[in-house]
Amino acid sequence: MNAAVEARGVTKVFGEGPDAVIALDDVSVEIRQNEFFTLLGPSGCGKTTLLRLIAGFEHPSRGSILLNGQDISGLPPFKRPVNTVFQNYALFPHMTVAGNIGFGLEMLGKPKDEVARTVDEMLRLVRMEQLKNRQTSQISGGQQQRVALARALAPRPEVLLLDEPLSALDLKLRKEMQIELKRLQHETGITFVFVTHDQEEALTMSDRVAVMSSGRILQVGSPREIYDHPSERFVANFIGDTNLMEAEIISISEGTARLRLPSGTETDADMPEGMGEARRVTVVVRPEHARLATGDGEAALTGTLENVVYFGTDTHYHVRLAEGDLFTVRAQNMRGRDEGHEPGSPIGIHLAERSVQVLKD
Ligand SMILES: Nc1ncnc2c1ncn2[C@@H]1O[C@H](COP(=O)(O)OP(=O)(O)OP(=O)(O)O)[C@@H](O)[C@H]1O
Repeated sequence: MNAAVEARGVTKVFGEGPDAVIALDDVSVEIRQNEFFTLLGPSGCGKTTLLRLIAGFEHPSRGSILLNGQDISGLPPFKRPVNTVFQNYALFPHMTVAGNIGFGLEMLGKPKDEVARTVDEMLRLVRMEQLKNRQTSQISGGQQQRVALARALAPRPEVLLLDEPLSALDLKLRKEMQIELKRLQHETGITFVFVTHDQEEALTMSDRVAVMSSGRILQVGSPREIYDHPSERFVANFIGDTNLMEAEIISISEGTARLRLPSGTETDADMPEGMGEARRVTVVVRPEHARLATGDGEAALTGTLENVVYFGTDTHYHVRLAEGDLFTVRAQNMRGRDEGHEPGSPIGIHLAERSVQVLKD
């Protein structure tokens, strides 16, 4: 099956000469049919530019954009089976909810009864039947968001582009809308391409995530792959908390590296492809993949407990390793269990099997 959307070697340069900005730098990615795909990265990394290229509001300086295997680089936005939900919703304030949802369909010259039917269907889909005749200036931010979604879905695009659509909502509403968006994507079967700089949003909603930095895609994978197996330092740091250490490779066999950690402990880790003959590497360990050691024999790392931070659901232990680095261990809090570790005391850290991840850079 063809990819729903494909970028092939796409570069986008804004401006010329010394003022030129390389917004996208040789980006290639395939977004599958019926997928909730997220472009995640910090401000200015090129997420919106990639979205605008798919929509047709911008054109690539090099490379091409394909939809269902067809090169659409020459098609204007309104000829593409793609619709966009913008951050600011861009609703018509003096029109009713129904009027807003049906507007695009009327512009396309659809018959009145078809428009009315689709509007009702969309109102049901976003659960806004009760507010059909209300002006959009008289509904809440969350409700406006639903109307914007209904309007974008009404022409049944093959691909829906969403540019930080939840950023204007407060935290509680944002969480509700995250679940709602996932449901809408599932029920409509439309491919969603979602842009955010919020890593939690990306992890909770997406089938797959592309992590972007400085106009490049660094890694594409399921939320679990990206979180558990970050391939580069930037990805490891951008998503979740992480512990970084230098390690030495003793041997490599069938994709598994035998590593020596700074403490002298040896452990196995998956070796990323294309690493060549590296001998010294940087490794990461997620704080929840480690725990405080209960006996001498199981400590992979040793150090001194610097401080203990209680977060309600879990507790973070900051340990100064014998080699000088700070290492964080996260433990889930259990009812009735108080670890009772005092800052200043010597402590060992146990690492779960395969919890050490080798980075490419
Ligand atoms: N029309 C333009 N003219 C010149 N530079 C632009 C233009 N549009 C974007 N850029 C630049 O291209 C780079 C990527 O911008 P883009 O808006 O794609 O980033 P982003 O990841 O979406 O950021 P944000 O999360 O802040 O929206 C930035 O350096 C930006 O300043």
